[in-house]
Formats: sequence, C-alpha cells, structure tokens
Amino acid sequence: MYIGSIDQGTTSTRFIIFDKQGNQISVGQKEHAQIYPHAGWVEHDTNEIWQNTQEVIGLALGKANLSVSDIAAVGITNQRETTVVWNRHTGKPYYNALVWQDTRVGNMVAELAKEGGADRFRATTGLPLATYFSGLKIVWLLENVEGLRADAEKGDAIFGNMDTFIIWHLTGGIEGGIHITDVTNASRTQLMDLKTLAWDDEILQTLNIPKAMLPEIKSSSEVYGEARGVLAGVPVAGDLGDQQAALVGQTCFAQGEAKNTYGTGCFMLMNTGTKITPSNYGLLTTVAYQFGNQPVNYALEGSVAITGALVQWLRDNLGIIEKSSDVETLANSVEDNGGCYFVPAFSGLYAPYWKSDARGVIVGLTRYVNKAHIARAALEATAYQTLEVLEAMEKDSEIEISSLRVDGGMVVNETLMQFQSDMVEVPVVCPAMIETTALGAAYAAGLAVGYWKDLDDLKQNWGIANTWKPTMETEKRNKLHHFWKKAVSRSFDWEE
Ligand SMILES: Nc1ncnc2c1ncn2[C@@H]1O[C@H](COP(=O)(O)OP(=O)(O)O)[C@@H](O)[C@H]1O
Ligand SMILES: O=P(O)(O)OC[C@H](O)CO
Repeated sequence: MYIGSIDQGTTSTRFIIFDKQGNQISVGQKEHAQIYPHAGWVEHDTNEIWQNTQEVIGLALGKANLSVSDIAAVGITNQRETTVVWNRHTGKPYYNALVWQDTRVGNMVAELAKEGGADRFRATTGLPLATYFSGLKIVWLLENVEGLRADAEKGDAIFGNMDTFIIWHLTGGIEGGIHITDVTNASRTQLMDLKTLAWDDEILQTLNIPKAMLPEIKSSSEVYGEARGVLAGVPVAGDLGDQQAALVGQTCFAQGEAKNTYGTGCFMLMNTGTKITPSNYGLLTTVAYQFGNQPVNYALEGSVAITGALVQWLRDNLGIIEKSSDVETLANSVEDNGGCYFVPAFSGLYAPYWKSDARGVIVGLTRYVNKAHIARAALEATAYQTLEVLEAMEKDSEIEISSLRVDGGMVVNETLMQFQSDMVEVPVVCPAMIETTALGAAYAAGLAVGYWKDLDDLKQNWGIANTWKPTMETEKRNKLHHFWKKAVSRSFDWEE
C-alpha cells in the first residue's frame, strides 16, 4: 500500500505517491495560469485548479500502474492564504481566487492600522496587518462581488483556502462535500485565535465577516472523510499548509529545529514546541502542526514573498533567460554582482520588514552592469533575504541555528546554495528527498490511518544528500550584506 499527497502550489498542482520509506513512487504535475488583471493583482482560476487536481491524480496512478485501492490514505497540502469563495449548492466560485501575493487590499491595511497600529491583531493571531493573509481578501470579495454578502450571511457562500476547496470537491462537492480546514491553514487567515484554535469573534466583527461562511477547524492529521470520484473510497486524512508540511517532511519535530523552503517565495519555519513564541523582530507566530488529539505545536516563520518568482520574472518579463536553470550559467559568467543589488519587493516586503508600500528596485547601476550581473543580483537577493530572516529567527527564539535544512525547487542551484552558506555562515544541508512539502502531507495522512506508527518511524526516512559549507572571507561577506541593507532601504515608501 502507498500514501497519496495532493500538493496544490502557487504555480502548479502535483499528486505524489509515496511508499513507507518516503520514496517517491510516482508523480503527476500540471501548471495553471497566473492571472494579473492589474498591477499588484494576482488571481487563479479555481475551476482550472480542480480540473488539474483530478488530472494529476489519474496521471500519477497511471504512470505507476496503480489503482485507487493501492492508496491507504490521501493528504492535502496547499499554497496558504489564497482565498476562494464559492456557492455550496452550485459549486460555482463567486470570483477567481485571490492569491497570497495579491496586494489589492493595501488600502485596507493602511486604514485598519490607523486604529491600533499594524500589530493590532498580532497578540491574538500572531500576524501583523499585511496584504498577505486571507481575512482582508475575504473582506474585499464581500465588498466587491454583488450579492455575495447576502449569500454569505445565509451560509450559502462558503470560504476556503485551497485545502478546503479541494477537500470539499474531493469528498463530493455539491453532494455532501465536507467544509473543513486544519489549524495550520486557519492560522494564516488572521481570523483564528492561536490559543483557543477557534475563529475569533472580535476580529470577525471588526472586519464584518459572517461566521457562517467559515470552515470547521480540524487537526492536521485525522480521517476527515472519504473521497469520491477520482480517489473513491480513499480516506482523506491529512491537511497542512505547504510550509508547515515541509517542516513535517523535514521531520523538524524537536523544539528549535528549522527548515527553509526555496520556491516561488522562501519560507523559514522553526518549531517552537507547544509554546506560543511572540516575535519582536518581524517574524510571524503560526501553528506548525497538530497530529490528531495531541497538543498543537507552534512555529516562528520568516516569509519572503519573492525568490524563485524573481527567476521566473527574469525569464518571462525580461526574457534574459529561457528557462529557470539558465540563471545559474548566466550568473556564473561574471565574477560578482558588479555593484548591482536587486530588491524584489514586488508584493511589498514581507519578513522582517512588513512594508506593504515597498516596491522592487535595482540599484548600483553603472554602464559596467550587464544582464549577467542582474541575474547574479537576482540570485543573491534570495540569499540576503534568507539571511535577514535567519538573524530575526535567532533573536526571537534565542536559539543559534547551527545548520540550515533546505528544500524546494531552487535548491538544485549550487551557486545559490554556496552563496547562501557564505551569507549565513553555517552549513546548508539538503535532504535526499526535496519534495518535502508533499511528503509532509503524506506523513500527516499516513499517521492518521496507522500506515506509519509514530514520529520516530518518520525520522528514519530522513537522510542528507548535499552539504554546502561557508568559504567566503568575513570582510567580503560583511560588505555585501552592508550594501544589501542600503539597497533595501531604497525600496521603502514607494506606493502611495
Ligand atoms: N535552477 C534554478 N535556479 C534558480 N531557481 C530555480 C531553478 N529551477 C527552478 N527555480 C525556481 O524554483 C521555483 C519552483 O520551485 P517549486 O518548489 O516548485 O515552487 P512552488 O512550490 O512555489 O510552485 C520557480 O520559481 C523557479 O523559478
Ligand atoms: O506555493 P508555494 O510553495 O509558493 O508556497 C506559498 C506559501 O504557502 C504562501 O504563504
């Protein structure tokens, strides 16, 4: 028997089948369209995503010559915060999904911050006011889609992140689909109280969001229901936001263990145990996971919005590379960044700055600078942003990070990984299985049905594939860091 995992990410949807040792047996993957109706707006067509989800499940099963009866359970992991509202009787979405990177609620952030400041919901939710989280995206939909508020108040229009949306469809949709989410996803809406793990009535009232539209909050690992359709009969038994899933996939179960995932954005999470650790240095406090009825584990998180997305931007918007992997060759065709720094504040700046009004800048330009320096500056930006998050993480947790566990699509880039190690001045360690996100959701589902016994069982599956050690002279590293900080300050206060 095997475990299936649906990974509904920002750029694509995957279905991966794992065996007991955590080996990938088969994968089906499909990209979906990124929709940019205006500057700063990012949307997804959720009908396309549900269609793709069903296709990739069929694809992966077919490739491995497996049938649904070979799958002991399925877990779901997802791009977090991305917000969709649909009608429970027709299944039709009221609007495209508003993607986590979308900045259209910038004015609401400024308005709300006038009373109580940017941290007014932080004590309850662990999150600062920002365009990033689901709550304000729901408010935008309620205020801008005709008839939606009335339907939401009746409980006909229901909200979900992509986990909720997929689980609802997977378990029958208009014919009895279950409307649930897990504690990790709920912790990213800015509507859940971190202590009680319930929707917070005061915030719902302030934002005027009807409670009837919200899903029931469950643990990350339990049998929620049974799939119908493509996975008919398979227990749906795991649900984790993708960055929390990567933490689980990397088996960071002990307090102080951390990982950094390099995808569209970069997300460093440190397990802080069963204790809520507030941040004073610009990180988020969030739920790490909850397995069944065990106590919940919390995490500190440093979220960076644009890392791999910058490589895509060089490819799609500037056309200076043909495919993502070309960025490494181009960057290596010059010795250094030529004095050029690229701050990709395309969605404002997330951790540790939380500046919704920042926008991207390329600075240090002279006639000497060419496209290779820009490619290098783009790669370096990922490493500098990670360095700043790591520094904040060490201060907030009072734990020194002695090595950095990494995963995600960008870790194949050796130049970046070496530069990353030089910047953070500790070894960067990559496991053999880099699909840790999908693996984490598979672990959650497998634990719920007894496929894996306990966390020790999972820990045995983790092994190192690569390590990069720091080699750069400290003086050179400090100079680069100094200029990066100057560059960041140039991106502030742009949007009005
Ligand atoms: N060789 C490479 N060098 C740098 N970035 C890369 C490379 N290959 C892929 N990427 C970037 O990695 C990202 C894809 O990683 P993935 O983990 O699949 O992301 P996500 O889960 O966010 O969709 C893309 O943004 C892509 O530009
Ligand atoms: O889909 P990813 O891997 O880009 O992850 C997105 C994050 O969950 C956003 O918070």
